[in-house]
Amino acid sequence: MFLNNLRLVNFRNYKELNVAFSHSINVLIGNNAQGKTNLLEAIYFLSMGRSHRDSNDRDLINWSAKSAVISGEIESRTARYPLEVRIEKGGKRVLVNHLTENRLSDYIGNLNSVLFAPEDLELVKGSPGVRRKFIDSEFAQMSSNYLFNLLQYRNALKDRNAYLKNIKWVANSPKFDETYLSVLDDQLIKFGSAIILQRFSLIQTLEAYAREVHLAISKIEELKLCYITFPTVNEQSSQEEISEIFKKQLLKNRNRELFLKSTSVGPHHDDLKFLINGKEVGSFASQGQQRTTALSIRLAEIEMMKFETGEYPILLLDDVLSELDGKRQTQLLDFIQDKVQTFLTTASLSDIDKGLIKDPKIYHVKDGVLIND
Ligand SMILES: Nc1ncnc2c1ncn2[C@@H]1O[C@H](COP(=O)(O)OP(=O)(O)OP(=O)(O)O)[C@@H](O)[C@H]1O
Repeated sequence: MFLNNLRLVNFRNYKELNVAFSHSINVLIGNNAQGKTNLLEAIYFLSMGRSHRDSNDRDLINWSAKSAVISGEIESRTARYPLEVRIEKGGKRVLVNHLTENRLSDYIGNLNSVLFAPEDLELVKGSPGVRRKFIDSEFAQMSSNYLFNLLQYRNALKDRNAYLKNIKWVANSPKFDETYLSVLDDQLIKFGSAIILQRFSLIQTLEAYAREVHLAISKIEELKLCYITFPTVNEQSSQEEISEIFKKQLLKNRNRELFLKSTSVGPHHDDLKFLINGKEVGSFASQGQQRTTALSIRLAEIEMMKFETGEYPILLLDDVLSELDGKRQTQLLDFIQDKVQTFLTTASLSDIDKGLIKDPKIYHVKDGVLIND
């Protein structure tokens, strides 16, 4: 899948931009605060209908304007067509082939993309919540059944926690309806065990790809992903076995949950650990190794998407090279070259050995203007 060109009107610090892209590697060079990340953000927005930053849509409109437009031509194996997003202060519209899509979910998928940004280090160093969010958003994109189970589980958890919160204590003992609580438990167990089973399988696939990529970039490191579940089960467990263990642990924790008024067991407490040569990455790895790990996970995603959809997504790499040594930079560029259309930002050209990139398109970014090298 390729993005042939991009047009921006009043997007962030771009008043008006028209640019054609290479199908291989597009390098965006510029000093700080010139608009490199803004450009990747615009491409990501065209792909996903939202920003990858924690931004409100109206923040994306140029400060002196009332609306913004992002448009571009997509080229897939079978078709070429325009995509467009119009952002106004009151909302946004997404268009495929000049026709408005009423639902964002119908729009997404026209331009698949994977973005790696400096914040991705949080995947390795951050709290378990960051990793659960990553797992859920990636797997929900790949499996509608995963998304269904996830939404049902969230509802079941919300209902159960609301009930636990409302239980009254009289003379030091909780007054509650055993039958009703066990109905709530059954819902939680049904969807929770389905999620755990799916996570085992999808994490195994992600690990296989990530391990291959990580070895290709580092040449010597073996990356492993370790899925940690609550309830404690292993990858050989069937859904029935997971359900049984889940139920037992809920019953064991019941008094504690009644006292704390919240659900203490379930995949909303799961975590994912990354190991390099057997050592935990978050605690023992260097900055460069941590960055390579996070990058390997993102690059594994592009392989998974290729497997799912038959085409590579486009790849957006925001300031990825500065933390990697020359060798890792070379292996990374070798890995993506001739495979996936890439948009790469960097503060200086000396970060990159230009000779490593076959036929690159280089743009200098200065105050919202792009100049072709
Ligand atoms: N809505 C907006 N309208 C106009 N300018 C904006 C808007 N939002 C952000 N900017 C400006 O865009 C500029 C460029 O931001 P961007 O994040 O793209 O920088 P960058 O080139 O990636 O820099 P760095 O190398 O520091 O990450 C910033 O100076 C910011 O103030």
